[in-house]
Amino acid sequence: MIGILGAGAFGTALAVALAREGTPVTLWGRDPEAMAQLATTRLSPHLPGVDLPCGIAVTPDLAQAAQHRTLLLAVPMQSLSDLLGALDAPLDGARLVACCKGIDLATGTGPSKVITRAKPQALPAVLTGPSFAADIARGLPTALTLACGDAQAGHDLQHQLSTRSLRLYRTTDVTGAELGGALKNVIAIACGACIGAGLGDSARAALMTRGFAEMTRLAAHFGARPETLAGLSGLGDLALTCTSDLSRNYRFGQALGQGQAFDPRVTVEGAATARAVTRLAARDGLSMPISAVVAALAAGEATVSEALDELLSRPLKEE
Ligand SMILES: NC(=O)C1=CN([C@@H]2O[C@H](COP(=O)(O)OP(=O)(O)OC[C@H]3O[C@@H](n4cnc5c(N)ncnc54)[C@H](O)[C@@H]3O)[C@@H](O)[C@H]2O)C=CC1
Ligand SMILES: O=C(CO)COP(=O)(O)O
Repeated sequence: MIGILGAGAFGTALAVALAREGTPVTLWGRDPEAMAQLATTRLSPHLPGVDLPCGIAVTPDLAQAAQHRTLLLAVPMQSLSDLLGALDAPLDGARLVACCKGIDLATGTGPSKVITRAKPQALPAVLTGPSFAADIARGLPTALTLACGDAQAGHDLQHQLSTRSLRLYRTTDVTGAELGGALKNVIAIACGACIGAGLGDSARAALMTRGFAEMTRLAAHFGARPETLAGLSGLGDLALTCTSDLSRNYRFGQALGQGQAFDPRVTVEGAATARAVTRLAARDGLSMPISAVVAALAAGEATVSEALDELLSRPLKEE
């Protein structure tokens, strides 16, 4: 059995995919009223038109959901630390699979380090890669990366969490997998702003390519393997998120480019991650120009035209 903590779009979609193939799941959400409604209607507002299979037990009781040995943590990155803090049990030996994409602003680290700090006796892993919750819930084919520093546990998790349509590839490069997932959101905001402002597909291709160079540079600095960045969790997710209107990061960027407001309740991981990246880059002397302008744009400290000037006025250099 598997516990999924976080009943938003992604947590619910993963629950649907697993339960549909016969894996029993306990799905926890923090809002008791919303959980009661979900238990009754078997319909989630996050996944219109998708029925919850009967193999999903819905609960607002965190301790009950956290009894399982494998827990998927499907809350936004900046909430991960709070969620772990709310878990009373030490979770010795439990496999804690972070499903969030980002860098924790408070510590400047990715989800695996946040997990280790909060629950040192648990085993952290990361599930990341190109996949929209709506696609997973509909049973459309998707391929993701399962990263775990312990090769045997990673192998076990890969088999436990794969389904016929959800194909997991495994790696032991946790740093590379989580940085790929975190950084592509920042570049997706830049691409959304580019398209929203009418700067064209050529400019977007340039942003994706130079953005990928930034992603690889930062990841290599932290010891990631380049091939991880070139895989599903990096290049794969970059391609999806920078080109699809289904991406919230991309749509947030589009709104910035069009000078329109964006619903602050929508989860947009790339905004906080851009700030975290900019701090890390300043601390360690790394050049991350696209991330820097995205941080300024998202914070309302620069306009798209200023961001564009900033990028285009940089000295010419070798590729
Ligand atoms: N939606 C998608 O297509 C995908 C999302 N992800 C990642 O999954 C993570 C979660 O995203 P979504 O589920 O889409 O977001 P969402 O906004 O749909 O849901 C987030 C859920 O987390 C809950 N939450 C927030 N703070 C919490 C806290 N402190 N304690 C407990 N629960 C809390 C909210 O109540 C909400 O139910 C993000 O990092 C995102 O990048 C990854 C792949 C696909
Ligand atoms: O991570 C995702 C796709 O892989 C979801 O992207 P958004 O968070 O931008 O919607």
